[in-house]
Amino acid sequence: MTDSLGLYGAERSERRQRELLTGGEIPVAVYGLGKMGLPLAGVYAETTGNVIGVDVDPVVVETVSSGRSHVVGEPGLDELVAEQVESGRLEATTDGPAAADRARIHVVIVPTLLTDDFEPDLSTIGAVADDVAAGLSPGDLVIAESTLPPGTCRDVLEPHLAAESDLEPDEFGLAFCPERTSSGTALRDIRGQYPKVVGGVDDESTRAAAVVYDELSANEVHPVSDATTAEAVKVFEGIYRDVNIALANELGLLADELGVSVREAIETANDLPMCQLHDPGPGVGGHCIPYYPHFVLAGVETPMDVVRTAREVNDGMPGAVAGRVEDELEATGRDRSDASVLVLGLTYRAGVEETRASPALDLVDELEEREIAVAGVDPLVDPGEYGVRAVDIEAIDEESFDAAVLVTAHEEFEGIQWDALEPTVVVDTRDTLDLEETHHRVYTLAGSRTGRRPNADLAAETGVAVGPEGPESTMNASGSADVRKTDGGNDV
Ligand SMILES: NC(=O)C1=CN([C@@H]2O[C@H](COP(=O)(O)OP(=O)(O)OC[C@H]3O[C@@H](n4cnc5c(N)ncnc54)[C@H](O)[C@@H]3O)[C@@H](O)[C@H]2O)C=CC1
Ligand SMILES: CC(=O)N[C@@H]1[C@@H](OP(=O)(O)OP(=O)(O)OC[C@H]2O[C@@H](n3ccc(=O)[nH]c3=O)[C@H](O)[C@@H]2O)O[C@H](C(=O)O)[C@@H](O)[C@@H]1O
Repeated sequence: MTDSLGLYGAERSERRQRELLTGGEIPVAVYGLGKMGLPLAGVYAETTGNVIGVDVDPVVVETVSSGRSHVVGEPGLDELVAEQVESGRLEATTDGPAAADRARIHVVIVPTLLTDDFEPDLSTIGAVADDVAAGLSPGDLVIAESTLPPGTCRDVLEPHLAAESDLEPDEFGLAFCPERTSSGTALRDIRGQYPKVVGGVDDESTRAAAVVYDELSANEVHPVSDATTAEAVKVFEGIYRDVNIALANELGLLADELGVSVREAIETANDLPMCQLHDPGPGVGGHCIPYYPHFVLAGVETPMDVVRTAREVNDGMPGAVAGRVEDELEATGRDRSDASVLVLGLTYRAGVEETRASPALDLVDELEEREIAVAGVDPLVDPGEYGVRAVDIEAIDEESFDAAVLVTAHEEFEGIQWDALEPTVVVDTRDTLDLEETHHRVYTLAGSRTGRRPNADLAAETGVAVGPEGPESTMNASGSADVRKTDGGNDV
């Protein structure tokens, strides 16, 4: 038997449930106020008017309680947090159990990371489940938005909540409703950029969660058979991306040997709607895409060779980039042991203040293993916090480097005056630099979208593409083999 505020097993009409929800009668607790949790709490507040955000970080709680956002790079979030806190529709606390006691809907969006053995780390989810259980009442609805290994709601979360709350599993609802959003477009996405998937541990949980997200999202709600299916949807979306990035990376490494721009070939192949090749890059970072495959790899008996190999290809990209930096240094006569390299961008992707699994940090390790002195520049994080000598973006031209590697194309790098820098090797892993008219020697990983081969400067001068085994002849315009050798720019 639930009281009138519980959505799970509610005896009131669905219309009345919606009125209670959007009228601020049903308190909502959101656990985790990070890059995704704070925007989510903001949208819940603008929809229901009665949200308690919970975070273990007192600085986060203090910031949000003062009406400010600590999350950068999210258009509209500062204003949303300010107006929702000012109007009393959103508050924040570090006291999870107290929030659980007040709330009737509990939304969990805390990190789901990996252990050192690449096993899913559900310790944070367990800690939040303890908080929720401390205040769980009959008729409550628990919504997991944190990405989870398929089967977690059914096999871990539901039993955990029941055991810790002394409620029977059929006294509360539990649904998995994955967060389909990316940093930089969080509010747009949460408000309804994509259909909202909901999958409950039972039909009533699915129904109740569908009511909530039908009010929260302007897009359709997509109910699926159960929570495990919903968990699989989210993880499969991430695996699709990781495998396709690995395919793009593997093809991208062919560019040197083929003497073509693979990026041009990819862009052209993607003319076909059935072909969606991704972008080659220096590796896959963030705490999502490189992690989600392990949510399946770690827990299943079924061989997952494609998924596993894709992870290996992507994890190998920082080493491949370091190898090309080494080749370029050697080709310009620099001994790597007294070479200095500047890494541009340490976060995992442009504009996002997140370094978990960042390929740039793996590249730094690879270069240092090659006895190359490395410095780093990033507008969002302090390289010094990652053991990298920091160079200020304004001071790049105050020292000369033997090479610069563009790993993360922050927009702040668009202002670099490359002509003012001493001639150097520039390795562009994102094809975002246009340095053709400069005095630098440019290597573009996988070539450029405009058709420039990776070593375009060299190939243009000598008609010789540089493959992994060193310079190789290419057919010249008349079709005859042009076999001149070079020591990296000068005919021998
Ligand atoms: N970042 C993204 O682009 C997306 C992330 N997700 C998923 O959302 C979840 C959260 O990701 P982010 O917001 O990026 O993480 P985040 O690292 O930016 O924020 C996590 C927040 O949770 C807080 N926290 C940690 N333990 C806690 C606890 N026991 N109780 C309350 N708060 C706690 C932290 O202090 C932090 O403020 C993850 O499961 C991720 O897979 C889903 C879609 C997109
Ligand atoms: C399937 C999918 O597109 N998932 C998105 C992804 O967003 P995320 O912020 O992790 O960034 P991302 O654009 O996937 O990039 C991840 C990493 O992969 C690299 N990357 C990405 C695309 C590409 O073609 N080539 C490439 O090298 C990026 O540089 C980055 O290092 O993960 C999010 C998540 O689930 O956390 C998800 O909500 C987003 O929709």
